[in-house]
Amino acid sequence: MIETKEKLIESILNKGIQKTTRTNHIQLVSITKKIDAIDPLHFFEAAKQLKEDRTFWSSTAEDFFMIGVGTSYKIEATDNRFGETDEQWRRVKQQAIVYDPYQQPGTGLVAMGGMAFDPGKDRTELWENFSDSEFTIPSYMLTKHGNNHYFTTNVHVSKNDQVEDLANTIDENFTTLLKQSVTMPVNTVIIDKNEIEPEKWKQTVDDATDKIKTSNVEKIVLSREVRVKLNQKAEIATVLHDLLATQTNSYVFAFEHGEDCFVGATPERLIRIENEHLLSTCLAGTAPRGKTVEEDNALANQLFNDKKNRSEHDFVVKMIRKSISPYCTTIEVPNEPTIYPLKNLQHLFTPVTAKVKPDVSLFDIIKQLHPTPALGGVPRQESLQFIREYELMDRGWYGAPIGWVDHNNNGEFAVAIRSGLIQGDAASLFAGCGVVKDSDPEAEYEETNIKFLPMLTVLGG
Ligand SMILES: C=C(O[C@H]1C=CC=C(C(=O)O)[C@@H]1O)C(=O)O
Repeated sequence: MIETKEKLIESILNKGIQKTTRTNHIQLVSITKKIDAIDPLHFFEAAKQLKEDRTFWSSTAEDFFMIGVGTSYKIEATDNRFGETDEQWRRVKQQAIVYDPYQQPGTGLVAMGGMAFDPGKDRTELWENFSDSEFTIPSYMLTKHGNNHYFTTNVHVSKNDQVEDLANTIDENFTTLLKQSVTMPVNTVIIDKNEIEPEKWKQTVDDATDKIKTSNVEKIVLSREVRVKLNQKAEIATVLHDLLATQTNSYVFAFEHGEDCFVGATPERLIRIENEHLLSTCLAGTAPRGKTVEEDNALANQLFNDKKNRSEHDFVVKMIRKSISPYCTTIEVPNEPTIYPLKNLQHLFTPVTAKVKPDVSLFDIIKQLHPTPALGGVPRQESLQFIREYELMDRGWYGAPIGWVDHNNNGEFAVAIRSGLIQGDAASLFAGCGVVKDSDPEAEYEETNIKFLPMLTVLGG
């Protein structure tokens, strides 16, 4: 007998209901099916109709997209957030009924989320909708791997549920989400831009260089905020569209939490694990792009040979190698960095590859990696303490790990930079830079100005 897709979904839901009757616990059921091609941004925009939080993740270089809608389960953690998140995730995986015949990275049961840069820093009102660590198993999810598209439904069933009712709701929402006729909303214009205490920030850079000259601290990353007012409420789908169009070689992301949305296009990969192969990348050391090919090459050359940038970069390489070594068997790191070009900037770049030991979780490694010296400093604790005391803002989720993990232990996390928190018709944008002993506050200030550009441009600056 050939089982139709509908009958298959109903029989899996039925299995869930039977299990919940036996165990007396609500049961999470995850069902993945392959679907026709759909534009991920249209899916994201259509999801507005369900009036639930949306999550967007894209690795532009790989034509990989993941869009989550709603929440079927939330993993929140405060103390020991990496360990606690890992433990809860293991439990969810163990108990869930997962039907995923495709077993591709990012299909089936997936948790998407992020965390605050430093839970030790006093929280301000700006980030009140974002907790210290929050991972969501969405109710509906689109995964796109090149030309292959998958739709996952995660549903909680209890013993009194009727299979037909559940299947009908899933079917109705599927139709809503896959409606292709959605029109993209219009762009915003920035009508006011307020840099938060730039002179005081430059003074902080001076304080950091003093600290570096008079202590064992070698590097401190300092960031600052720009607050913008828009002519109308920002439409996240449009912001994402423009980031995707302009920021190649980046992860384009959005995490909606109620009325707020944390959005950005970061080039900084923290870690990827795919079938036990690990890839981490060191990205630190920055120069602008040139206006001509000659100027661009000259700037790249200068960056490659610049002692200050090379030492900023080497701190990150050394620390990543050290952090992953207890969890990996074969670690490979090239001797020299290469240049990683972005639209407005170029960075020094070193990939680190390794094989992960069995049963190591992504969260174990992220705990060791975060914050890398690209966002914290060297040594870690001392630089974090300086940031806590001197930095003029609450970083919230800026500079912290964001990403996803699936039921097969695949996953990918980036460092949330080149980003902003959009709040209706206003937004706070964030950018930072590595301060070492001979840093010049004016030059660092200019560097952060360039790092604000991707977000300023898409918001209509
Ligand atoms: C802290 C940021 O960038 C980091 C990542 C790459 C290069 C950096 C640098 O050269 O200073 C920073 O360490 C930011 O963009 O907000």
